[in-house]
Amino acid sequence: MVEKDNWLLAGAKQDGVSITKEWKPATPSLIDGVIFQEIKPVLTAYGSLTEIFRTEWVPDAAQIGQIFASTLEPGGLSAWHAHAITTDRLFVAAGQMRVVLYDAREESPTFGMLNEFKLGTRRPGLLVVPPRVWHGVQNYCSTLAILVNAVDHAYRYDAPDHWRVPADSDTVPYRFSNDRHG
Ligand SMILES: Cc1cn([C@H]2C[C@H](O)[C@@H](COP(=O)(O)OP(=O)(O)O[C@H]3O[C@@H](C)C(=O)[C@@H](O)[C@H]3O)O2)c(=O)[nH]c1=O
Repeated sequence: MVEKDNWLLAGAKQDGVSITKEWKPATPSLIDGVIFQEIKPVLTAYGSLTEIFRTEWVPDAAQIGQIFASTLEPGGLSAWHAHAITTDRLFVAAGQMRVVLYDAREESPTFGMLNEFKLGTRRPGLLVVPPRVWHGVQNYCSTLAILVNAVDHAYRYDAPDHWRVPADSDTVPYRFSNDRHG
């Protein structure tokens, strides 16, 4: 018997491919220079152990100049940032964060591209953000979130390598929302 389509509601759209059989997001390509290293926690008799950073995960075994942690309260938003020479290596050690990247480098092959990631304890990973790629982070959950950043160049108190535009700047084609919808 041929199934009728009379159950479809007006405007219904069929889902596209969103995940591979290895449960990896079937997302478009990454912004040039961005690396996402998925990390699987090791379960122990007392809890778990999760590696955060290995030089073999990043190209040319780049250095670590400093490691710092930022906390974001539930709903907290820190956007948009960019660095001229500093590479951020972001790891969410507690809670969940949305991390959005925007490539405004006109010479980049991925100029204009946005990447959105959800990082945290539910799916640990290290996100490498190259210099000059704009980024913003949001704690989209209801518990405190902790972001660890293993940067290659330590923070310079006298001349921070840190540029900002407001989270609602029209120069970045993205708006963070607090909605939780499909
Ligand atoms: C990075 C850093 C900041 N600070 C000071 C500067 C400032 O007064 C205060 C807050 O620093 P920031 O404004 O840089 O913090 P924030 O705006 O949360 O930015 C940080 O968040 C993540 C998402 C990033 O992308 C990084 O660039 C990092 O700078 O802490 C230090 O004392 N040492 C440091 O190593």
